[in-house]
Formats: sequence, C-alpha cells, structure tokens
Amino acid sequence: MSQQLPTLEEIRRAPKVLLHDHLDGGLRPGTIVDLARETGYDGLPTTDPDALRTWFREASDSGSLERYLETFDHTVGVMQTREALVRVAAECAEDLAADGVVYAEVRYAPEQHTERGLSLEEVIEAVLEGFRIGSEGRGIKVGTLLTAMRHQARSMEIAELAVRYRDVGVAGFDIAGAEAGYPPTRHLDAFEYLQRENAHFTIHAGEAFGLPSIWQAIQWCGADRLGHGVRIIDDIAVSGDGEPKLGRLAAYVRDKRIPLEMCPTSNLQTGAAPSIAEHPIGLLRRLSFRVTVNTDNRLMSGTTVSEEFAKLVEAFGYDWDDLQWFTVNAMKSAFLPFDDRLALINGVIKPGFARLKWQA
Ligand SMILES: O=c1[nH]cnc2c1ncn2[C@H]1C[C@H](O)[C@@H](CO)O1
Ligand SMILES: [Zn+2]
Repeated sequence: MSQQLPTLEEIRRAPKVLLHDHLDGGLRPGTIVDLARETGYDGLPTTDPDALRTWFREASDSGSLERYLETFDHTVGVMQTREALVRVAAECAEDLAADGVVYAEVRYAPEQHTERGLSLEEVIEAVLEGFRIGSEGRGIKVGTLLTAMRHQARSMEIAELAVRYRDVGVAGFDIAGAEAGYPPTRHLDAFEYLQRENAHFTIHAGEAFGLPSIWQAIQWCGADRLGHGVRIIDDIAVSGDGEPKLGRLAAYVRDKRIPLEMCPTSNLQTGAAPSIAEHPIGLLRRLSFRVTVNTDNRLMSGTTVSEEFAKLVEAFGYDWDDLQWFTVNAMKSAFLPFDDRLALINGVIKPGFARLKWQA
C-alpha cells in the first residue's frame, strides 16, 4: 500500500494550482545577491547565495509572525526598480512552471515597492510584464493579487488599482502583514468598495489571531477566501467519542464552501501549528472543508507546492485522489471566470492526474 503513495518526483509532474504565494517571498537567493549589487542595497546578512538561502529559512523559524515578516525587509529592499520587479516576476513564473504549477495567483504589496520613486502603476505594470515574459510557452497561467498592508492606510487606493487592472492580469485583492492588532474591519471601506465593483478578494485571517479575525473577514468584510484560516479549528470541538462538532462559524465556512488557503510549512515557522502531522489540515480535509494547499513564501519556507504535497502525503498517507481533490478545490476557488476554471479542471488537471494514477 505505502509504495503506491505519490513520490515527490511524481508529484512534481502533476498539474498543480497555487492560490497563496507571495512574490516577495519567493525570490531566488542568487537573484537577491545580484539585485542587491546592482541597486546598491547593502543590508543583506550575507552575499553568498547558499548561505543566504539558509539564513532566510532559519530566520523565519522564529515561531512568531512578526519576526517572520522582518525577513521581507531584504527581499522588498532589492525590489525597488522596474528591472528588478520584471526579473523577479519572470523568475517566479519560471520556477512555478518548473514545479508543475499550471495556474497561480501570486500576491505582493505595490505600496512596498515605491521607495526609489516608482509609482504604484509602474510597479503593477512591471510585475505584469515579468509574469508575461516568464509564463510564455511554459504551460502556466499566472494572475496577480494586489495586497494592501494591514498596518498601513492605503487599502482603498490599492483596491481601486485592483479594479482598474482587473482585465489585464490582476485577479483580485488581499490584505497581509501582522494580524494581531490590525483587524480586517480596519479596511472595511476597501472591501465594501470591492463588493460594489463585483471584484474578488481574499483576506489573511486566522493565522496569528483567532476566530474573531475569521469572523470579521467573512461576516463584515465579505471575503471570498481565507488566507490560512487555520484557527477555524478553534470552532471545532472533538469530544470523547472522537466525533467533531462544528460551531456556528466553522459550520458557516464549510457550508458556504469558503476556500481555506492553507500553507502548512509557513504555519510551523510562525507557530500557527505545532507540526505537519498535527496541522489542522488533516481534520479539515476529513470534514470536507474546501481546503487548498499552498506555499505562502517559497524562499522563507524553503518549499514548493510539490514539497508541501509530499509532506502531507508523508504525514497523512494522502493518495492521488486526495492530491487531485486539493487541486480541484484550488481551481474551483480561483479568481478566474467560471468557464476558464472548468476548462483547466477538465482539460488539464483531471487528465494530468489520470495519467499519473495510471502509471502508479
Ligand atoms: O503568512 C503571512 N501572513 C501575513 N503577512 C504575510 C505573510 N506572508 C507574507 N506576508 C506579508 C509580507 C510581504 O511583504 C507582504 C506582501 O507580499 O505580505
Ligand atoms: Zn501569506
């Protein structure tokens, strides 16, 4: 039985979907070193790419989201010119395609890339250009999500840009950054505006703060999806007989099929979960929540979508049907028109998994 479980090599060949990946959390270490040199950024902890890769992993293993976020100073620090943004986005598309990702939504906060004089529009256009270059001929489609930082006050402006660029590669909107102390309702005007505009958005919620954050994201702000959402587990009681009982919020999330953008390795690093084997994804999958599997930050977590899947296979014994279920869940939850989602599910994902299952 166990030898039939998907291997990392096989998983890499499966057509995968990634909904939660930060552009500034996925740079190649060598590119960071090049860009630091080219742009005169002198804050890197080391200029040796291998040592830098290790540094990011270790510095992100702090158990605190706030400390984890400090490592982004260095990636954001080198992403301040048009050339740097084009390169980083193009390489991101290349790396995802090389991992077998067929559809991705990659997010970043435009407001963090204007230190050297770029306008928000120039930032957005550079990233779109990079994704166009990196995706071409590689069997991947990449959309972007514009993120507003939750401790800042620019969400309305960023939301307006998400609407303005929605037909040319921007798929939606998000808020990110430290969660405790910065509730989603702080940005209610931006979310209400997006709803009036029939636009899509996800909210980082239920990662470093609990149920009130998830409740606000859904019931006040109207989020289409939840970034992480792991703390929904706090509204599920498992009694002595092992039978889970859902509270009202957990039941609502499941009944409404609200997608959970789960990022297991990232959660271990920020202390949102103790281990992969104890990660709430196991129970949430069993209860048929609309769970999706994501990377969050490939550099900080030293991971890929395939590696996240492989870790879950190891911890929970997931088979090809489970991995296909996560993938179809993600595709159903994408901020893409319904017929495009269906075309990818029926034309790419199901045939791709069928081939792998047949070979296994
Ligand atoms: O997991 C996360 N939670 C909250 N904020 C995050 C996470 N990963 C990255 N960020 C922040 C840091 C980045 O600079 C920003 C935009 O991508 O989003
Ligand atoms: Zn994130």
